[in-house]
Amino acid sequence: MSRTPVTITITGAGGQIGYALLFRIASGAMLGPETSVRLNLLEIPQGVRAAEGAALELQDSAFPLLSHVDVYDDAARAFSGANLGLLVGARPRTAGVERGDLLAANGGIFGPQGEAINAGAADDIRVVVVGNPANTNALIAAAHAPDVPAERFTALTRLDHNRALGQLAEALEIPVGELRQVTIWGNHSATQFPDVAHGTAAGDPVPALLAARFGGPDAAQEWLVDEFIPRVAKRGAEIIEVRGSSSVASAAAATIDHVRDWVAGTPDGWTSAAVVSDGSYGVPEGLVSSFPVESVDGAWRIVQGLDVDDFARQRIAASVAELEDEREAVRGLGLI
Ligand SMILES: NC(=O)c1ccc[n+]([C@@H]2O[C@H](COP(=O)([O-])OP(=O)(O)OC[C@H]3O[C@@H](n4cnc5c(N)ncnc54)[C@H](O)[C@@H]3O)[C@@H](O)[C@H]2O)c1
Ligand SMILES: O=C(O)C[C@H](O)C(=O)O
Repeated sequence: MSRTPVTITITGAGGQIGYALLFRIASGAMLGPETSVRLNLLEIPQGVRAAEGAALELQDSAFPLLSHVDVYDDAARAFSGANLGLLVGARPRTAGVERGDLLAANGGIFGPQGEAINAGAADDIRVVVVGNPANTNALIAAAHAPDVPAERFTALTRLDHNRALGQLAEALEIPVGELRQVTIWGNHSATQFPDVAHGTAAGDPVPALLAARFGGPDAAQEWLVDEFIPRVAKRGAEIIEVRGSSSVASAAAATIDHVRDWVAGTPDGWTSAAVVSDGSYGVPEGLVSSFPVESVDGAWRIVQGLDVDDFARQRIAASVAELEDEREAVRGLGLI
């Protein structure tokens, strides 16, 4: 076991996703059974008691990998020495609200947290933003951390990726673990583009399997456009409607998947993550947009050289246009 614990700062740790995350992290599900962890829980004053309660329960769980738990209501102290930042703390949306509506309400959280990361986090800090609107919140945080390489700031689209896998596995009546090379492009919002064009299932091309399942390529495309893409893209709203509040356990599981693969690598091929664009696939440089990514030596790399047909190009462009609008909006609000 590594003797020096990895310091992980979790914001919004007293909230729903925080509660679902903490115990899995402390059990070793995120960084593996050899890595001990130190947890810094950041909350606003009203959330501190809930975070303290979670800390008591962590102690009561006697996780051998858990070295320390501290609760803070001050970002500078919470991010001091952090190797990983899981930026969850933000107001979730409720029924009828789009994620973009949260820009003004939540955007103000991420500038000060970016500054705290810039000032005091460890040199190897890696950040994943979960709080919505996640992509643009990551952009804000990165903009306030000029000394941290931009590629260390990411936003979560792994939940969308996992949702796409779940829907495909059901449609094809195959185990979800057989699926590879599915991509979420763009924003973690209803404009995202879940793309199966390069997907495989146990090595067979997904488009051919869908054509066989639905009675031809045209019928398969109809299913993709009318059922699959909107179901995945609007799954967050579906969960809110059915559960009465936004997704929690699946969001925590996706966060664990994102960080685990970022740190340990992606031996099974690519996954999806929102990373700072380097201009690949025509996505303007600097936007935090979801791409097909592999993790190599602890860094996300955008998978290059994929054929993107006209349909995909249009869908990606629509989601990227929304990200540009969000960037303009936060500029207008003085957040970047
Ligand atoms: N990216 C995704 O895939 C995804 C999935 C699900 C939920 N979310 C988002 O995650 C966020 C959290 O969801 P939740 O269900 O845990 O909400 P929640 O309301 O249960 O918890 C949020 C917590 O954040 C805390 N908080 C607010 N401002 C803070 C700040 N400045 N610093 C530290 N903590 C702060 C609150 O006190 C609260 O305890 C929401 O924005 C939600 O929309 C994202
Ligand atoms: O949809 C939401 O508001 C919550 C979250 O982003 C989700 O995708 O479940």
